[in-house]
Amino acid sequence: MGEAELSLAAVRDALVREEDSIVFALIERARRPRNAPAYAAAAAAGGRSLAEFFVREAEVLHAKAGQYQKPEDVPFFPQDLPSPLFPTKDYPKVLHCFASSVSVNDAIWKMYFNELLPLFTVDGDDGNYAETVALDFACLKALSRRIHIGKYVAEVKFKDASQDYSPLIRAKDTKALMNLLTFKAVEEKVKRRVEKKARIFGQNVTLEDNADKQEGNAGDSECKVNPEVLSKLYDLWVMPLTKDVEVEYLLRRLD
Ligand SMILES: C=C(O[C@@H]1C=C(C(=O)O)C=C[C@H]1O)C(=O)O
Repeated sequence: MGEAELSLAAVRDALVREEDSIVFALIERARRPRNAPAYAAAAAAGGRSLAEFFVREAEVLHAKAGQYQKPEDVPFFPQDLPSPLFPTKDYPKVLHCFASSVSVNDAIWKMYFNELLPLFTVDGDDGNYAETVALDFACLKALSRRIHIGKYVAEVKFKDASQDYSPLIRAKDTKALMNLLTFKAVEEKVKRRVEKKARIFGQNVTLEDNADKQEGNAGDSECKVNPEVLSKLYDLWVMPLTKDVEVEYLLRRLD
């Protein structure tokens, strides 16, 4: 995200676009059952699970190809990641320089595997573990990107009202900062929109004319991911974690 794009409206548009990636990533993962063995400690990976092994190795590849240069692209395993092998674009630095180190990926990891997966995958084991963990990686990346865009949200809010934010930052008043950056009406709209996207993107599209089943009117049980799961995901985890990123960024904004 460049300087010219840095307005609250533009950053919110970016968040809206990320919703599509999250809904589609979950729809793709939901094609496979839970596949629990992919998450169990495996001797072949030194006691790590296949899922962790896959994400670590994939991040090494992505880093070599030039990923993780932007503050919103945060790796889950940043320790010892290699440098890019190819020239990378110089992104305009619109955030404070510590922005790259703000990460809530540990919380995203725990939430995804412990809370979210059981909500949108069916119990079962079809043995397609390699495919399954690749789909998990896509979900994790989309969630992490969305949540870490909170850094830009915080920067814009700070610039728009630094006189209100600065005293709270100096007092390290986390609670008051959280209240100041929270817009309940926006959050309600976000929840309703992601639920609607899951309903629209997750229906089966056919060519048969059926007056009772206009597109967009699929029953929730026919959707590939239950739309209520999306609204719950945003309510309980995505928006609170985005706000944690905002607060963490703001607390160091005056350093
Ligand atoms: C991201 C923002 O900050 C907060 C977090 C929101 C979210 O994660 O979607 C929505 C509204 C705000 O409470 C915003 O204001 O747009």
